[in-house]
Amino acid sequence: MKIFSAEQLYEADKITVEKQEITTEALMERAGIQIFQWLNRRLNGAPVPIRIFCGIGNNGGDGLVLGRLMIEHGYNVIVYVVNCSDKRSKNFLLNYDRIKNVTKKWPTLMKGEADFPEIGSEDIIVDAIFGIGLNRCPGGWVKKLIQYLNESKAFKLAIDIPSGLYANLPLEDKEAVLKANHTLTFQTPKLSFFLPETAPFVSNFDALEIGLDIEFLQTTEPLAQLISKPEAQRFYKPREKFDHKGTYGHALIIAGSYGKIGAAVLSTTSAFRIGAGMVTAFVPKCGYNILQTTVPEAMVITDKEEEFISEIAFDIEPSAIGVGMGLGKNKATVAALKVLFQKKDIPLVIDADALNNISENKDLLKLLPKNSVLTPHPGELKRLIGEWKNDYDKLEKAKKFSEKHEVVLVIKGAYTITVFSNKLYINTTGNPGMGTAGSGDALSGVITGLLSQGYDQLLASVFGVYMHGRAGDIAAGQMGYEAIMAGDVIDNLSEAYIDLFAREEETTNNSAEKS
Ligand SMILES: NC(=O)C1=CN([C@@H]2O[C@H](COP(=O)(O)OP(=O)(O)OC[C@H]3O[C@@H](n4cnc5c(N)ncnc54)[C@H](OP(=O)(O)O)[C@@H]3O)[C@@H](O)[C@H]2O)[C@@H](O)CC1
Ligand SMILES: Nc1ncnc2c1ncn2[C@@H]1O[C@H](COP(=O)(O)OP(=O)(O)O)[C@@H](O)[C@H]1O
Ligand SMILES: [K+]
Repeated sequence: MKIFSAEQLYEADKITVEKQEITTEALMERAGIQIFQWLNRRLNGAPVPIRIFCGIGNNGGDGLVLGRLMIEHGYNVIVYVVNCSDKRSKNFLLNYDRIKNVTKKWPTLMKGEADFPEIGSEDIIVDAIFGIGLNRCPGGWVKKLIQYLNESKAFKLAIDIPSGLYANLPLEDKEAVLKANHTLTFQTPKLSFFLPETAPFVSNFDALEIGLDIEFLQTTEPLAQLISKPEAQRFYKPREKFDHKGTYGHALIIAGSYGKIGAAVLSTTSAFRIGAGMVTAFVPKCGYNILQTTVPEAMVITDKEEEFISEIAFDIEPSAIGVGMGLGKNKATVAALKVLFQKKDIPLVIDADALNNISENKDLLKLLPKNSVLTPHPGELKRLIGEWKNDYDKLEKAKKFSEKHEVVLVIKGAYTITVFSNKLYINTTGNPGMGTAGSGDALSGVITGLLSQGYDQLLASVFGVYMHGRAGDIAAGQMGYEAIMAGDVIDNLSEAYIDLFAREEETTNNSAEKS
C-alpha cells in the first residue's frame, strides 16, 4: 500500500470527482458512510452517548455526516461545532443544514472554555476537529479543548487523523494533539502514523476505502510504501523441484567475541531458518565448540585469536556475508573490517558493532561496497548519521546518507523503515515482545540468508524485515510479549513462511497489515 502526502490526497480528491463525475459532497458522504458502518458494526445499536466534535472544514463535515447517519439510526448523539474561526467549508455548511433537517435544531456551538461539556468515562468522543487541512498548531481554547478531551477517560475515535497532527510534517506541540484510541483514516494511512514521535497519537488505525481514483493511486509516486502481506507475497521467490542447496547459496556470518558468541549462534540459525543452503560462521576461537554444538548444520571457521576477530580470511566462496553481531570494538577487528570491505562483489549485511566501528572510524564508510545493507537501531543510526531534530529530519538525513554512500539503510524500530536512495519502505509486522536481546542478530541472519538465496539487497531487506516481524507476531500469539526470546522469533520463521500464503483469517481490527 502506498502512503501519500496531504497534497497528493487533495489531488486524488480532485481527480476522483472529475473522473467519476461526482460532487465533493458525494465523496464526503462516502467517507461518512464508511465511518458510520465501522462504528455501527461495533456498537450494534448501543445507547452510549457519542459526542462528535466537528471543526469547520471538511473534517468537521465528515463529523456532521457521521452525526446525521448515527441519529437516523437511533443512536444517542451530541454534535458540537468547534468554532475555531468564522469560516466554513462549503461541504461543512451543506451538512450543517442537513443535520438540522434531521434533528430540527442546530448542533451545539462551542466558542470557548465555558462551552466544554461534561464527558462521562463510558462516552465515545469522535474527533472531527482538524483533518489533513491543519495548517498551524492549534492554540488558545482549541488547544485547551484538545487537552480536555485527552484528559477524559472516554474512548476517542479520530476521523482521518488525530486533530493537531500533520499528515506528513513534524510535530510542533505534543500538548496540542488529540491522543486517539483508534483512528479511522481515509483511503491510505498517513506517514505520521508510523513515526515514533507521532504514531502514539494515532494508536490503532483502519484505512477506509472511499473509492479514490485507482489510476491516480496506482501511478503516483508515493511518499513511502507500506509493506504488508500482499507486498511480501509478491517478494517471495518460490522454490523449484530440482533446486538444491547450491541454489540457495552459502551465507557467511562473521560475528561474536568473548561473552557474545550467542550473537553468532542466533544469526547463523536464522540464516538457515530463512532458507540459506549452507551457512558458515566465522568466529573467534572461543566460539568454535559453542557453534558446532548448538548449530551442527553450520560449518565453522575460527579466527587466530581466542576472544575477538582480528583477521577475516576464508577460503570459501560465500554468496552473502553478514557481519558485526556481537563483534566488539577491538582495534584489530576494525582493521579486519577494512580488509573485508575491499571484497566488493559479495552482498553484505552490516550490523551492530560493525556499524559502531564504522561510526568511530568514518574512513570505513568510504570503503563500503555499493548496495551494502546496514541495519542500525536508533542508537546506532544516530552514531552513523548524526543527531536529528525530529523524525522527518531523521528520514531526510537517512535518505541523504543512503544516496551518498549507495547503501540500503534498515532503520529498526516498531515500524522498521528501509531507506534506499530517496525511497522509504515501512514495515507493518513486529511487536514490543521483540524488544529482547538478540532479536536484531536474528534479523541480520535473516537478511543475509535471503541475500544468499539470490534476493537483491533491497528485496532481502524489505522482505526479511517483514518475515522477521511476522515470526515475532506469531511467537507473541503463542506466548505473549514478555516471554519472547530471540530464539522464539527464529523458531517461528517457518510459521511465517506458512502464514505467507495461508488464507486470511478475519481479524477484529487494524491496520495496514489487514487493509
Ligand atoms: N481526499 C480525501 O482524503 C477526503 C477528505 N475528506 C476530509 O477532508 C479533510 C480535509 O478537509 P479540509 O481541507 O477542509 O481541512 P480540515 O482538516 O477540515 O481543516 C481545515 C480548516 O481548519 C482551519 N485550521 C487549520 N489549522 C487550524 C488551526 N491550527 N487552528 C484553527 N483553525 C485551523 C482552516 O482554517 P484557515 O486556515 O482557513 O483559517 C480550515 O478552515 C480530511 O482530513 C478528511 O477528513 C473527506 O471528506 C472526503 C475525501
Ligand atoms: N516495539 C517493537 N515493535 C516491533 N519490532 C520491534 C519492537 N521493538 C524491537 N523490535 C524489533 O526487534 C529488533 C531489535 O533489534 P536490536 O535493537 O538490534 O536488538 P539486539 O541488538 O538486541 O539484537 C529489531 O528488528 C526491531 O525492529
Ligand atoms: K480529526
